[in-house]
Order: sequence, then C-alpha cells, then structure tokens
Amino acid sequence: MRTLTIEPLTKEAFAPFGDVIETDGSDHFMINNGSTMRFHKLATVETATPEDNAIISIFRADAQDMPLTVSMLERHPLGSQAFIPLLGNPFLIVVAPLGDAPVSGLVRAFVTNGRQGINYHRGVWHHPVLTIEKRDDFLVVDRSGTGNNCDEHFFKEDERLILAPHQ
Ligand SMILES: NC(=O)N[C@@H](O)C(=O)O
Ligand code: NI
Repeated sequence: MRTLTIEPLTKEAFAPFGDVIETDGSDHFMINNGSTMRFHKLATVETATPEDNAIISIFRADAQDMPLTVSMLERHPLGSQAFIPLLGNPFLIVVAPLGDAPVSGLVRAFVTNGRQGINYHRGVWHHPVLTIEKRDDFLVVDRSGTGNNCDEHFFKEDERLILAPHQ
C-alpha cells in the first residue's frame, strides 16, 4: 500500500479540488469606514437546485487512529462542502480528482497551517474530516436538500493508502 506524501496546503496545489479559505495571500478591501479588511468571496457555495439551501453547521470531530489506512473516499455530487477550523489547529485533507470513482494513484494528502480552511468543490472525492488534535471543531458550510448527496467509494485492498502524519 502506498504511503501518502503529506503536502503543505496551498491555493495552487489544492486548485484541482477546491478553494483554500485563508487571509494569507488573499485579496481584500477595506470596509466599515476603514476599520475592517474584507477578504471577499474566498469561495462560493455550490448547490444543485433552486430549492437547495446552503447551511452552516459545526462538526466536533475526534481523531482517527494514525497511521490511518485510507480505505474509502466520499463525494457530494449535489454541492460543495467547506471546513473552517474554529480552534486554529492544523488538520489533514485527503482528496482525489473528480470522476466516476477515485483513482488510488491520484489520491493526494495535504496538511493545513491552522489558519486555513478548505472548500471542496461539488463532486470532489475526499476523506471524511481528519483532525490532528484528539478532538477539533470546524465550521462547515455545505448543501442541504433532497436526494442523495453523499457517494462513498471503498478501495480494493491493493488500492488502499496509508496516511502517517506522525512519521
Ligand atoms: N457526512 C458528513 O457530513 N461529513 C462528511 O461529508 C465529511 O466530509 O466529513
Ligand atoms: Ni464530506
């Protein structure tokens, strides 16, 4: 099984999968009579139909045992999904490009710097949220509506991957 190389998250590297929500290196303009910087439209919320809603939730996630065998990825075919850390901790991301199924050889892993969130574009394969801390909180912005919005793909045994952040 391939051990994933964990890359530092950058807008450029993550572009095939979605947006990086961060102030570093992001355009901004002043509002509120010059007292506030607005880092405007860092990402957009994708939905599928006019009846859909973009909703805001909080995920309180517990750490997975590491090293982790990545045996599955999921995607949301009807909308995007954003994770913004609430406690300033780095977290891990595992993604694969759009397609009918994730391709094991194209799976990539990233680690955030604690000041970054991400917005998975609609249909991008990703692992459910992966904390580094024992428990961590995320603001999550994603789509609510009718229909199935979560496809899961389970890798064959020889396609599984290893995520080993502490090695
Ligand atoms: N199921 C759910 O809401 N969470 C996943 O989509 C995830 O990416 O963590
Ligand atoms: Ni998800």
